[in-house]
Amino acid sequence: MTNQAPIPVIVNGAAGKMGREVVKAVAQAPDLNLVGAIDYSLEHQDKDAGELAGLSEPLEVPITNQLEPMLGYVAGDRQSPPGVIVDFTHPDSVYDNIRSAIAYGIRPVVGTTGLSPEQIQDLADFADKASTGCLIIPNFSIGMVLLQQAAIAASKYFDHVEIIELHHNQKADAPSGTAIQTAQLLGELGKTFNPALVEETEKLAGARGSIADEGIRIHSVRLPGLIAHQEVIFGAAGQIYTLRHDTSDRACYMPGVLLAIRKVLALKSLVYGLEKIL
Ligand SMILES: NC(=O)C1=CN([C@@H]2O[C@H](COP(=O)(O)OP(=O)(O)OC[C@H]3O[C@@H](n4cnc5c(N)ncnc54)[C@H](OP(=O)(O)O)[C@@H]3O)[C@@H](O)[C@H]2O)C=CC1
Ligand SMILES: O=C(O)C1=N[C@H](C(=O)O)C[C@H](O)C1
Repeated sequence: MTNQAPIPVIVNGAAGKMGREVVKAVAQAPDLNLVGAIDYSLEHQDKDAGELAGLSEPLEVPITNQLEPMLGYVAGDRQSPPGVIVDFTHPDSVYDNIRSAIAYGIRPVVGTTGLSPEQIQDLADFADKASTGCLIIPNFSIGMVLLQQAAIAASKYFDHVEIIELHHNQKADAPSGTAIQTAQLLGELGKTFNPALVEETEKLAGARGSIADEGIRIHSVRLPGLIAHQEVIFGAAGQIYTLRHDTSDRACYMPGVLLAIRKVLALKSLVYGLEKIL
């Protein structure tokens, strides 16, 4: 055991599906201290973040929509290690949230998806200039990292691959950040996938999914009853090789989130992807 003061953690999106899980996980980690819970949801303002997350005791941390004052408060505490903000909000707000946090010297751990490659590059430049660590992790589950590594291994032997991602129907962005990252990882191998064998006509627009830069098609399914699922399907003459990951509880993301909170303090720049910090 060390005598180090606990890491101050702000959760942004604390009233959301992921935010509530993060509040619980942080509250139960002895080396972390939940100091702020931000959420724009009008319904939950001033509620105790712990009670909202289902903890039996209140944490005395109220939900507030005051992001900048909270960042300023945590940045001003010189007795504690630098603060970390965990963001599970919305694709429309995450870029501004990250910039504000870095400007205050608070390290972002970002799960929110939907950032464009240009926005990620811009944030990387900003974090570099500020010498501030920032982690953007499209998927915090270890199972997805393993699926992606297996897909990279398989792609050496298969020239044809498509991705199907399936999520709950409250999801704002499509395709999922994970599917985009998976296509990017396969694309980094410099191989051309899916050489066209016939000229295709889509009788219904979108029937063949969207094509990521790497020539890999991504198909998005949205249904109640789903949480988060992904298949990477490789095809070759006479065989199909399917990799599939299923999420049955958002608790699966928490070991990755806690690891990222602990690792981001040692970084001086932006890092993208859980596999880089395992
Ligand atoms: N990286 C990963 O492993 C994972 C990533 N995700 C991603 O995390 C994000 C959140 O997912 P999820 O928890 O399911 O979504 P939810 O909609 O359940 O939660 C988001 C919460 O953030 C609030 N919110 C919206 N905008 C802001 C803002 N500008 N500032 C503060 N709070 C805001 C929402 O309020 P209101 O409801 O009023 O809009 C809501 O309470 C998504 O992008 C999702 O794709 C999800 C799971 C795993
Ligand atoms: O919205 C979700 O639920 C999820 N979003 C992330 C994504 O877009 O990849 C991660 C996971 O798939 C769950």
